Amino acid sequence: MSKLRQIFNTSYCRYYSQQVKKKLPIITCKRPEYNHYEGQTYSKFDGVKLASAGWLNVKSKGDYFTIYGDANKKEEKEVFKKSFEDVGVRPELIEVMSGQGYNLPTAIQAKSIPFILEGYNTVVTAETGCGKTLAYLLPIFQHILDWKTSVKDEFNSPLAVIITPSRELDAIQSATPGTAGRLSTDPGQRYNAP
Ligand SMILES: Nc1ncnc2c1ncn2[C@@H]1O[C@H](COP(=O)(O)OP(=O)(O)OP(=O)(O)O)[C@@H](O)[C@H]1O
Repeated sequence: MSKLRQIFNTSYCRYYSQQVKKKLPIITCKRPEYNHYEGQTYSKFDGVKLASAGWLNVKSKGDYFTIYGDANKKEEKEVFKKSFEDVGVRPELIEVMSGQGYNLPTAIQAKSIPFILEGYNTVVTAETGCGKTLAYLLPIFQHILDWKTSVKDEFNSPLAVIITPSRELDAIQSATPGTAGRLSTDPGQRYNAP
């Protein structure tokens, strides 16, 4: 092996061992260049590099990878401990929620509600059925309740607009706020805070 190659290999290994120390691994492989870390981003041109991609080759015998499925568990546990009050939801809304049997925010709600309440533009992505709808509807209701106290005149315009990509989703969004507010029959999907 040439000297240049040795140097390259050394710095290459050092680079990957530094990555291991810095970030929480999600998948570790025999060859660290195939490791995946929490928060890692991928080039849309290169795609996701997988150790198993070369497993049809006989030389891959003995290769392996390990998945750390509970890598985020610690953070999730802390998030789950939070109450609606902890994430900044007003007592009136908490009362309505608990009347419907919703006593604790889901993890995605605990993460996103504080940001939306603070007025940040927020993109929320999570697996289906984990409570994304209320994650944005609750802060919307709260903002509306706050605005109403500070504005004297009656509003004569929509206070929130929800755009859905399909009729099916539209129906789901319409059903959910029934828990926390009154849904008007207006085809413009206007939600009235309680
Ligand atoms: N904090 C909570 N406590 C208990 N149940 C909840 C809570 N938040 C939402 N739910 C219920 O969980 C179910 C799924 O919620 P929701 O439809 O909002 O999920 P979603 O993430 O928006 O799903 P999708 O990606 O399919 O739109 C609903 O029945 C909803 O009423």
